[in-house]
Amino acid sequence: MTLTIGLTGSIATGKSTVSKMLKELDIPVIDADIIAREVVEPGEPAYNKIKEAFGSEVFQEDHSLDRQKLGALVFTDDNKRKKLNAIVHPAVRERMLEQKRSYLESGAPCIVLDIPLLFESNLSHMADAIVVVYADEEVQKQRLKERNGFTEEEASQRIAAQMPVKEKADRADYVINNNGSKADTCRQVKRLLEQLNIT
Ligand SMILES: CC(C)(COP(=O)(O)OP(=O)(O)OC[C@H]1O[C@@H](n2cnc3c(N)ncnc32)[C@H](O)[C@@H]1O)[C@@H](O)C(=O)NCCC(=O)NCCS
Ligand SMILES: Nc1ncnc2c1ncn2[C@@H]1O[C@H](COP(=O)(O)OP(=O)(O)OP(=O)(O)O)[C@@H](O)[C@H]1O
Repeated sequence: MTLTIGLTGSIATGKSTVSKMLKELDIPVIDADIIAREVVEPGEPAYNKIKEAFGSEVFQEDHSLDRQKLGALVFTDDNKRKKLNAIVHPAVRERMLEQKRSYLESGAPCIVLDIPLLFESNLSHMADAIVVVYADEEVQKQRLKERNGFTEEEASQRIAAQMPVKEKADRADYVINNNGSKADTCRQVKRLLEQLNIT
């Protein structure tokens, strides 16, 4: 039996940091953010749909998606974000399931699905156990500002586009508290794998 773990959290609470630790421990991770980048590459169906919906101004000269411009549009307008989600999410879900199937065939004892919007998109059913990477909102905002060079307002808008991380932690089967050092988080990850009998 393969255990499917849903890994989530809110923006910049540390999902990628935890998923990197899991990969280093040889746990297969399917990353929705990476797939969301793949499905909007030139030639993909979602690429053309974004052009139809948002116009050529959200593309760069080399024809790739201008993520900064599109981000500025969708994180300041709920309707535009919903429109983008409706284009990108089905393609992401389909590719995640394909990858999951191929890991299942290989007999992996555990698969991690790293999905930022797992609760918002009602995808809890995709996982046997849900792990939320938590950080206090002030820590989250500070890390987001530092990582992306966002202003206070930009950081607040991106955080507001998701369910508050506290609510996600309340719904989780397991919580990893990432307020402290990465070393402390790594210890929690290893402890969790022991608890789940995956080491
Ligand atoms: C708007 C886009 C172009 C901005 O790109 P950018 O490179 O700045 O951000 P990136 O993709 O690395 O996302 C960073 C984080 O933002 C958050 N986020 C991204 N999209 C969304 C969304 N639609 N709603 C809420 N939060 C989101 C997630 O926590 C994600 O981890 C991009 O995020 C996008 O295409 N979003 C729609 C697809 C999506 O929902 N992806 C998230 C998981 S499937
Ligand atoms: N324990 C920590 N101590 C210090 N910095 C950290 C810690 N955990 C993560 N960070 C930093 O905070 C930022 C956000 O972390 P990370 O990219 O892992 O978040 P995320 O949840 O994957 O974000 P996103 O939703 O945007 O994909 C990164 O710059 C990361 O290096």
